[in-house]
Amino acid sequence: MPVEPGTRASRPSQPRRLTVLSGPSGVGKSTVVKELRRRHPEVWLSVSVTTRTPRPGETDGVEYHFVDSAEFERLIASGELLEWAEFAGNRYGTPRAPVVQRLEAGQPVLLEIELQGARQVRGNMSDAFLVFLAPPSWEELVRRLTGRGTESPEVVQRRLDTARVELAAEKEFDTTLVNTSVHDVCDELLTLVVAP
Ligand SMILES: Nc1ncnc2c1ncn2[C@@H]1O[C@H](COP(=O)(O)OP(=O)(O)OP(=O)(O)O)[C@@H](O)[C@H]1O
Ligand SMILES: Nc1nc2c(ncn2[C@@H]2O[C@H](COP(=O)(O)O)[C@@H](O)[C@H]2O)c(=O)[nH]1
Repeated sequence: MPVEPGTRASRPSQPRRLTVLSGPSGVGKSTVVKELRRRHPEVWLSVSVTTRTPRPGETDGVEYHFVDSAEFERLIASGELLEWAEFAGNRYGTPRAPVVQRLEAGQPVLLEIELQGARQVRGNMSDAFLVFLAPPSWEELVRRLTGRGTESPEVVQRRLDTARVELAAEKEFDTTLVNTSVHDVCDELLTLVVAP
């Protein structure tokens, strides 16, 4: 089960600020990140590439760079992705160059990615700080994912099956934040993202 925020680790002092936010589908990662960036636009959020079809209201280049499978294969082959993973039938990856540029410029960088990608970042970027966003309860996670209304019942079930695996991996992360209140979690996340 989730632990209270801030109980496991505080952020070490470091000049490069790469923070990874991960957690099960529907826990509220995008909602929290959107609020954080509304309040602190200086935090740079990586825009991932994906083979997923855009949801209503999503714009290419804003939520994601939407690409076909051939282009995703090309990005993998050319080493242009910092990490990538297959999730619930689609592929997702982080373009490497913009992340490196922002880190070199000293800007706080945030990645919102799933577990397999977080593990790759852990392996490749020793300075990265990994934050697990946990739901207040399993029932609330189901309610949020279902209530969002963006996936078919089959895809919701697939994402919930994966969520059980992701929840079991919580201890791999540097700290856990429980998303009971978007406002409160946003404050907690900010202290980690911009920590001196
Ligand atoms: N603290 C919260 N309390 C209640 N509802 C929330 C909270 N945080 C997020 N939600 C709602 O939960 C739903 C899922 O949130 P969101 O899309 O941000 O999740 P996510 O973790 O980014 O999901 P995915 O990994 O599938 O992209 C949304 O409808 C959102 O409004
Ligand atoms: N490993 C990566 N995971 C990513 C990336 N971008 C997003 N994601 C995660 O995928 C799932 C599903 O996202 P959705 O938009 O289809 O709901 C979610 O956990 C995202 O955080 C990425 O570049 N790499």
